[in-house]
Amino acid sequence: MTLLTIDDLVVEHRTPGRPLVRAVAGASLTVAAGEVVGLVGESGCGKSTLARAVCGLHPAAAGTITVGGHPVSPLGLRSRSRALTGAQMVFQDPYASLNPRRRVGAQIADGLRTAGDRTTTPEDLLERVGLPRDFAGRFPHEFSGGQRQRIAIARALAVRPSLLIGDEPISALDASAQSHVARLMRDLAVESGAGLLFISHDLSVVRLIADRIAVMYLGRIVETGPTAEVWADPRHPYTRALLGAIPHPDGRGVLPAELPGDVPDPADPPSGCRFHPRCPLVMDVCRDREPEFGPVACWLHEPA
Ligand SMILES: Nc1ncnc2c1ncn2[C@@H]1O[C@H](COP(=O)(O)OP(=O)(O)OP(=O)(O)O)[C@@H](O)[C@H]1O
Repeated sequence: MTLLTIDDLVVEHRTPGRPLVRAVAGASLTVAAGEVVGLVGESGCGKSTLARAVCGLHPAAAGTITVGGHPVSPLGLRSRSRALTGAQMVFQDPYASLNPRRRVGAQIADGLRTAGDRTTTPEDLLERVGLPRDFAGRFPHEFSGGQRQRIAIARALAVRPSLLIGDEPISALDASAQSHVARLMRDLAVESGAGLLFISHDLSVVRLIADRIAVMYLGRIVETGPTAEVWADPRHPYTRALLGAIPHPDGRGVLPAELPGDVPDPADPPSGCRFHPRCPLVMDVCRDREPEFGPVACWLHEPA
């Protein structure tokens, strides 16, 4: 069963006096029940904006989002409140996302109330995320970053989301906590039948936990596929560059050359394929026409 369907999504940021930024520019993506999808791409390519739109925290300008069978967008107030329980986000900074003045048990209890769950206790959820039950009576400042992130995960689970989203949930943690928290999110998503959309710039962790990878570039998903396949045979030149940028233990860099330049300004994207100014394999067609097909949005891989 598909839990999240994003179809041709467009999300814009409007700042007075500034050009409009189309941070998500026609992205399509699905996450199935119990599936872990890793969303990767350079900083500024629109991953957080996409995640916020899925949670109903940012309106979509066009396209559709469906979470657990309910439309999040086009956005209505009722569908928005549903979206807030349908998809739950775990943010990068566990220090900022928990209220420092409330005991953690009370914060988890808020979620249980929202879900109308009278049988589960905050202590049960703490146990599920691998923490002692008596942590419920303590305040966030008493915990390490990894423990706080586990508390944030418990709070997200309290709402019984159909989809869990981690927006760089491990990047603020110590190296030792990173893979533990990532694996925990994966295990909980699989065990509860929820899907997990895991956003991270740490490709080695994504490789460890994701069933499928979605590669985002300048507002669009340019390649999707099973993790092992994409790793063994990355097709889009951008994916190759991303994977080539991390050291392979066996010394197998797919595209060792670093990409020239930065991600272009989404307020003024290049014509044709958005990646063409940085692509080592650019062809004439790439400058003129955007490859609007999947699973590899590249003219070198146009479906027959
Ligand atoms: N509130 C905002 N107002 C204006 N522009 C924004 C806003 N939030 C994000 N942007 C712009 O939208 C684009 C996509 O940003 P977004 O944070 O979604 O990307 P990202 O891939 O999640 O990057 P990062 O990994 O750095 O968080 C960027 O160009 C960013 O500057």
